[in-house]
Amino acid sequence: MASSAANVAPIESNGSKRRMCDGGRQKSYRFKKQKTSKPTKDGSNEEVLIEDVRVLLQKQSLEDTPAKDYTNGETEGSSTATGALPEPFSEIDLTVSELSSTGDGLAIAPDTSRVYVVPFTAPGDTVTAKVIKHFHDHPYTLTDFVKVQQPSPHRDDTLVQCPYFAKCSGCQFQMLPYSYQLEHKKTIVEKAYKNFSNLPPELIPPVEDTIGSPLQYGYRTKLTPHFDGPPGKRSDKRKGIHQAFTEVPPIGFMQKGTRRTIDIEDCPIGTDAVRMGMKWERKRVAAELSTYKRGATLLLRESTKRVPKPLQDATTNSAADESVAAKDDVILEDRGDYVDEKTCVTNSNATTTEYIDNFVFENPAGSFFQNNNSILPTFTQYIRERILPPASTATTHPKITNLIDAYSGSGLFTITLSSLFVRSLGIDISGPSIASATTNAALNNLPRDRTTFLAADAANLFASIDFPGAETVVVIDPPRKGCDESFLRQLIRFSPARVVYVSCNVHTQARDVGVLVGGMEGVDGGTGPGRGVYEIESLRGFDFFPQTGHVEGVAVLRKKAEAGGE
Ligand SMILES: C[S@@+](CC[C@H](N)C(=O)[O-])C[C@H]1O[C@@H](n2cnc3c(N)ncnc32)[C@H](O)[C@@H]1O
Repeated sequence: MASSAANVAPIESNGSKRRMCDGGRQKSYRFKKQKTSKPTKDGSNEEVLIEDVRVLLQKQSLEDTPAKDYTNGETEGSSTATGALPEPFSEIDLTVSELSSTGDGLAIAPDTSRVYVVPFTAPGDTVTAKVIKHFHDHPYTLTDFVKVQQPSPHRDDTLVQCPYFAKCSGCQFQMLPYSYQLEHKKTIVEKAYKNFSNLPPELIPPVEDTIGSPLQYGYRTKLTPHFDGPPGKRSDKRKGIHQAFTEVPPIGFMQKGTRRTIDIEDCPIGTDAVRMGMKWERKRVAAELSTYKRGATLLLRESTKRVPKPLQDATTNSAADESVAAKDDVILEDRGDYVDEKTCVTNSNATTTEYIDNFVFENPAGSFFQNNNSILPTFTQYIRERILPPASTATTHPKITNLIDAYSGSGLFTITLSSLFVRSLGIDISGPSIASATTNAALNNLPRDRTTFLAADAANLFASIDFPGAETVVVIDPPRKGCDESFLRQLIRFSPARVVYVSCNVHTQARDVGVLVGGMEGVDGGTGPGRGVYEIESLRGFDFFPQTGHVEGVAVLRKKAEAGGE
């Protein structure tokens, strides 16, 4: 629940040197013209931020003077940029008007058309921020958060659980009630489809409410703290000459807005096992410091051993409790009929084990696996419920019996969906992940003759398919950059009955879904609203990353009836 302005103490970001100036408008600062940056169409943070800045200024111009146009980058903000702007490292007071899709507050400085990006703030906050960098090509300025002057009704600083919050770059939202975080993440999905899909609004269905994570802290099964190398000249380091460490360096995560690592002894979004591992690894690095010449990244990955309880009465002094009696390197979780023993693995080649309901997954510790285990039962159940057509349409069309799991990793979808399909084919570019997928298929008793995995680029998938698209559903779960054109082109030609697109970057997901729904030049009659053969059945976010600005998107697409679909 948000607290009232009265009972929230202003918080100040650590280490900021305060130097007030009057709204940043009294000094004129001229800066060198920056190189024109290349147009980016990659769903990067920068691109997403630029889009949010453009839309915010456009909204403001409609409210103020409808004649202004901020859509082409050459804005009043840009011309103002060459005039009176606050000097870098000066401080400026701002009122935040909205949260960007990158998790930062956006504020328009009074009487200007320039947007200030202020991390760790909420809409309605009046804050002091330190100017870091003005951009010339786009009318926005990056700042550091310094202090809350007047808190937003949405802010509740009593919720903050980490002493490094507002300094560490890991979390953005600890001061926001969880329901507010979920609402905001729904708007991220909405804005992504509005601004990145290139589709008209009538082809985008209402985005459903974001599904929350059962654990909002203590959920991350993998963390990778790091430390920098000893000081020394860059030229020496390039020649391989490294000084020895004279003291234990900060071990932790990046300070927001810098390339500096800050010392963090504990991270409350990690699971108990990962937090335990973080303590030991810090001690180990300190003890073995003389063996390090450079900085390093430490791997902390949870692994689970599931131990059945004996059949005897668990309330008596049972042998089960002794068999898993607490050791100082194991976290025990009682799961009714069995106990989960959680340990922290630090060797990237070691095997880790994870359970989702009763499915078991093994993985090399250094390879990809979704790192919020608490939400995976709900998430995989949701995909199971949506992957096939609703019962009312299923009887009138060819039965879907085949699953293609593109970007399969170690087989999360193939394995959790296997009971719905006769044949499944998973493909991933990572050899170790495909080796794990094959092992996992066996561990979960998937019939060998019905499950195939390929270690290859996803775009090579279509050459090896010998079943019809009309009887197939394709799950796509690519990395943040999304799918490449060759993959999408072949997917449209293969023409599966349904596509379920899962992504940790809803902007590249919206871009790719826009191609499947809007059509692709030379494949299905060219582009144009609704020229593609797919339509969006549903869109929804899942909060895999509480306290942060990230959201996982699930888009379900079906082939249009006139293209032979449901
Ligand atoms: C977000 S992960 C998804 C993995 C899996 N679906 C899961 O949920 O565990 C993306 C996967 O794409 C794989 N990948 C990246 N580029 C690829 C490509 N060009 N072709 C096939 N797989 C690729 C990575 O190895 C990684 O396993």
